[in-house]
Amino acid sequence: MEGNFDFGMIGIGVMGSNLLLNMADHGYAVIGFDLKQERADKLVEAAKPGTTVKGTIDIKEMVSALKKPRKIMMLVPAGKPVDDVIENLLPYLEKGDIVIDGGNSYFKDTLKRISYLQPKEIHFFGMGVSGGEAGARYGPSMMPGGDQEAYQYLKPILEAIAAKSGNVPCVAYMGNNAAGHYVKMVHNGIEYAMMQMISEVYDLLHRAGNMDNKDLHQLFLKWNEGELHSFLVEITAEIFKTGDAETDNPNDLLVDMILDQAGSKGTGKWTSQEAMDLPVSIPTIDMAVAMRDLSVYKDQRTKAAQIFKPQIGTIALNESFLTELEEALAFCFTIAYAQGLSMLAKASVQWEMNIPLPSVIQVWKAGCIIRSALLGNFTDAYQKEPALPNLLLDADIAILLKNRESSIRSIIAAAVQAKIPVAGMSSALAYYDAYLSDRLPVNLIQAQRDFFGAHTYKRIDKEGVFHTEWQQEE
Ligand SMILES: NC(=O)C1=CN([C@@H]2O[C@H](COP(=O)(O)OP(=O)(O)OC[C@H]3O[C@@H](n4cnc5c(N)ncnc54)[C@H](OP(=O)(O)O)[C@@H]3O)[C@@H](O)[C@H]2O)C=CC1
Ligand SMILES: O=C(CO)[C@H](O)[C@H](O)COP(=O)(O)O
Repeated sequence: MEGNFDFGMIGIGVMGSNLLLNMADHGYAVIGFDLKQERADKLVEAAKPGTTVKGTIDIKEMVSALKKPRKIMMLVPAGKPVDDVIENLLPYLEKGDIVIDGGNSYFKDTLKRISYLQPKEIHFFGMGVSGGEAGARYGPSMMPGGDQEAYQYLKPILEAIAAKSGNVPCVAYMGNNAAGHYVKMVHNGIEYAMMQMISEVYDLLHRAGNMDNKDLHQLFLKWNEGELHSFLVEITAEIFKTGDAETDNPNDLLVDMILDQAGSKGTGKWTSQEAMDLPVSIPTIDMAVAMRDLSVYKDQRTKAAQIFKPQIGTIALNESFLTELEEALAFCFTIAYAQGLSMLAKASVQWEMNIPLPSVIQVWKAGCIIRSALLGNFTDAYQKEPALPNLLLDADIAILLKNRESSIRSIIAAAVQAKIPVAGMSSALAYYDAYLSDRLPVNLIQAQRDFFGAHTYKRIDKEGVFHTEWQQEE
């Protein structure tokens, strides 16, 4: 049976309902399914007059209402709910239908689901969606991956609802099989790194520089007008002026009342784990995950603070320090992007995903959490060399980084002296220094490995594999 609706959504919570309403605003007839009638009713109530939006708790009704090939997206929590939805849908699907998982699913689960559905001739797409609630409603960044031929059926609707950078939609085909979820995973890894380094800058300004929330708000507002222009800097400025509705004092800000233990749902950790498996070096993302993990040990940190009583140093916040800090953060953001993109370049080959890096840059330019003006600097680099293994190998990016190098060095030195932990930013500088070293000290590591374990080593002057009896018998 074929109906008149263009698109179906399973899971009409925060993301699903907003994405569907966005489609309806662009003239598509849409139908949403959820387990609860109240969600279905709420969806219809939220629709604009003149749009075609239906809600149902009957999955068969939803599938029957759709034009063929059917286009059905699910936005349900990652893991078992995705498999449950697939099983519930299967009896009603036909060859050629398209099912999209728009949640933050682990890409290896997506690979399994593609293999499961391929023999049934159902096209399964893993699609990263970024931009949160507002993005979903008014223009998200979307990262779909899967069967390239089937993508033609999704392209018009996804391009209509996507955020636009200039006039170009922030959605593009991200490659074969699980490429969409892989790109979104790495997006989130970069997100972790950027958030970590913004929090380090806050710590430096607040604890060592004694800057109050009002000035922090003004500073982040100003930075958002310059090269740090980005979603995360913009929302950080907002956070530093948001009051606390729970207390009577109008001067209390919510940020000061929030417990310093960071949550995480797993995408940052997956990025680090996958990077180690490839292997590719992304220490700033690793450090961001590690710092969230360390934050959870609040009781131990409190005890340690009582034992060590660290004396936080003072930093004079003059104009030149603040300019250096702005440049240092731009340097570190660039390194975080470079690490994530280098991972995509390697994974694209290793997993045979054919990820188009120039399209990744375009898709991240608007709508998503890691959008920033800095991404504009990367377009040329990937147009010149689409499979560029590392951004640091581009001559223009090298100039950008070199021009900010002295700033990051002074900031790290000041932070270390003041006892403010800047693990993310330090790792970005160390990665830069290591990547630029044509000789790393791992010749010594190789010697040690061979010394204690006969693991062998290679030489710089001739081919072959060597082992030495390091300890002569007396
Ligand atoms: N929120 C965000 O900013 C972002 C979220 N995401 C990802 O999008 C996905 C959805 O997130 P979000 O919209 O925030 O989550 P919500 O919890 O708001 O919505 C999830 C919806 O899925 C429904 N659901 C759960 N299990 C099933 C099932 N077996 N069959 C049908 N419906 C089901 C839930 O119904 P019920 O309430 O009845 O259980 C709910 O309506 C997640 O993977 C998330 O990681 C991605 C980008 C940003
Ligand atoms: O995908 C997202 C944004 O891009 C989600 O907001 C994600 O859940 C954030 O990750 P975490 O909860 O681990 O901080």
